[in-house]
Amino acid sequence: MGDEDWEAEIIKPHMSSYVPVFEKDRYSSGANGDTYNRTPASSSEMDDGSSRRDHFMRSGFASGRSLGNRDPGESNKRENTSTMGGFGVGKSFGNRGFSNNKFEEGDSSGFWRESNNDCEDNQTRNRGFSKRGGFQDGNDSEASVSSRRGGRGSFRGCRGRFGLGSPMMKRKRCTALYLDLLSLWISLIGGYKGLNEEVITGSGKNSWKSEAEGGESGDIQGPKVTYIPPPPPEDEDSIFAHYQTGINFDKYDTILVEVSGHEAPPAILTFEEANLCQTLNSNIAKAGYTKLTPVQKYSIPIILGGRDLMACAQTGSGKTAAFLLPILAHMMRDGITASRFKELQEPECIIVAPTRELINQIYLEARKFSFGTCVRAVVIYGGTQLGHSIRQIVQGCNILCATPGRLMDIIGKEKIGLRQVKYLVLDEADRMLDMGFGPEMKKLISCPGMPSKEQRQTLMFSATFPEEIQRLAGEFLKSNYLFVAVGQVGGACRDVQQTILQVGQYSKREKLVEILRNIGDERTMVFVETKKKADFIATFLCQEKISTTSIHGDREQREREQALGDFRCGKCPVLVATSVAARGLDIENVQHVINFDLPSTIDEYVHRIGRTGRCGNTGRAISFFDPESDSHLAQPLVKVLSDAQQDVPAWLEEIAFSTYVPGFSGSSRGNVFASVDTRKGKSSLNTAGFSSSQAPNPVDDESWD
Ligand SMILES: Nc1ncnc2c1ncn2[C@@H]1O[C@H](COP(=O)(O)OP(=O)(O)OP(=O)(O)O)[C@@H](O)[C@H]1O
Repeated sequence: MGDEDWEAEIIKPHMSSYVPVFEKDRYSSGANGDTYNRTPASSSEMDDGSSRRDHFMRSGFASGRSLGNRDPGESNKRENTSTMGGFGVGKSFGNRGFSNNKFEEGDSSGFWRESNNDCEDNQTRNRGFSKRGGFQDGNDSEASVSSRRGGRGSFRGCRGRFGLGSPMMKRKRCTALYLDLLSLWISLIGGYKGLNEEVITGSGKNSWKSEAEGGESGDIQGPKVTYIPPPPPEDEDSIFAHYQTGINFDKYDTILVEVSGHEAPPAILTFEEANLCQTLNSNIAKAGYTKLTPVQKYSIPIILGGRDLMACAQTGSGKTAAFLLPILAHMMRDGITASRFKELQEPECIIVAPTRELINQIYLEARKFSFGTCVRAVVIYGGTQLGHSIRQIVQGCNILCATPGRLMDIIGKEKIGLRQVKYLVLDEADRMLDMGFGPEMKKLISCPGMPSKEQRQTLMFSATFPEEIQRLAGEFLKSNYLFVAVGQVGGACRDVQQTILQVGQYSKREKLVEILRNIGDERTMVFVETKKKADFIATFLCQEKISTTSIHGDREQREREQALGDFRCGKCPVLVATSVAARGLDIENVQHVINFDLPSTIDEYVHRIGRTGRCGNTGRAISFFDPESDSHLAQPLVKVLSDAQQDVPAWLEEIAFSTYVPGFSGSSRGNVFASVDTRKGKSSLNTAGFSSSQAPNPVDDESWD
């Protein structure tokens, strides 16, 4: 593809962005909605514009069909309309739960435990389906997932509505029928995918990708993505901006560390021992790092020693620098190809992560630590204009940070050659290897030119590593890889005070508002299960005059970044999110995480609550436990809570006991975290500050040998 072709991709490069702030006042005018609705179908349906419900319907239905036609003037208008932000890609959201300008009381239409969860996780979805009593098995459900954007209504049954005779289900039946018809209609009019996002058809091909990244695969025909993200900051202050380590930072030293595998190099205790070059040391200092975290103490010498590594350490404990610093040190030592324009770039390092926002964050870290060197980091991710990604790459690329779909696209377009790859990093590695991303990762390592695992260094990092995923990882790693476990693998960060409240489905909103009112302006992430519910709850909170924004996979990338920006800067202190924001995001001052809905897996829970209590700071996590839908989590929750020395409510123990599954500990189900390196090789067990102590095994119930 030539340069001109990339330019041709830019249909409306500067379509005005808008601020996705949810404010009650902005919802009240029906007239505003008119700016949104251009298709005859939707306008005939929603001409009235007087009720909020209709208004939302308008924004919902119009978005998938007509926004692509609007001119910049319209989008400007949209900036000032009530439908901004939260609803642009809310699609069918407006048709649920609102009636006569109010949420329907007791109406669960927005609050069903739908299985179209946004966690970019097929695996999770499968579990979701099976646990929720749908009448299809996981595979069938998968089929419904793959076609849901184009044909949602037809698959409603897989959520179990018609197969269950519970009183709750009966109560919902009328509304369900209405919604099913509505969904069928949406499916007939061609799905409800928004502007600049891929329209997935029923083939199911690459459906996981569409979830994860907006489906950037070149083999899918759909509207072109035109979004060009803003350039990263250039001034030194912004590049090195950081938040303070918290009061518990020094306590990291007391966490037990296990290293397994043969001939592990000793840990280092200080940055000086790492013997990094002066520029790197200066960047480390500017970043405010004075002391290594445990995962850094162990991982840095292992990576510097050229070994493959699987490292598991609690959320917020500095895993990003643990791989970036030694890679950069090697690059500086070995010399790299200085950046220059070339149609085919051959990066020395490829870093992949599951979400766009996370990979962008890693890129900014790479840029920070490589400041003042000739190492050029580039980031590419879905939801942005492909031509923009290519233009970034051809200018020079030593470290390529990418989401999997976009990476494979770019490789397919022969803009990236893999022959020079020395380092392959999988951040959130358990996620990168699961059913969702695993196939793409396998494709990556089998791409022509990709050095074999013997010839490259492969590094995997996460806070959770289920056993079955560890086993899969063997395909990517040299057999003598080292496994570092800081604390308990899959354990929650102890700096997060965890509270589990028993809250039924219909009391959740009230409870949420009560908690948020008490919290005041402190930054809070509220996790919900589905994309639609994210919009619902965000709207509801705005109605309650709580400044809220939302992030989920149905929002355009521009909106996602805007939402994150508004949350980061405190403009919207509440961010309602699906699991798309569960992993990796490092946002200053997030004091609270609320699980409005618990996730399907305990690992996801650990990641979600890890958005607070980072880097030695303390945080709070409150989770609503609905016994009707969450009892499968009782047992792993009790374990996570007790391992993190948190209070375990008696009622939760009771539920856990009544749902007791023998052999729970270390089970191969992804619901349960692994405790050790699955190779069960010889381990040396150390406290973080010492390299050879014979400290007691932190996971006594799991044998090593
Ligand atoms: N040695 C250090 N000294 C001070 N701050 C640090 C140090 N290492 C990392 N940090 C900071 O701690 C925060 C968390 O780091 P990071 O995002 O790498 O955590 P993580 O372990 O990858 O978390 P997650 O599991 O959620 O992805 C970042 O703001 C980072 O800059």
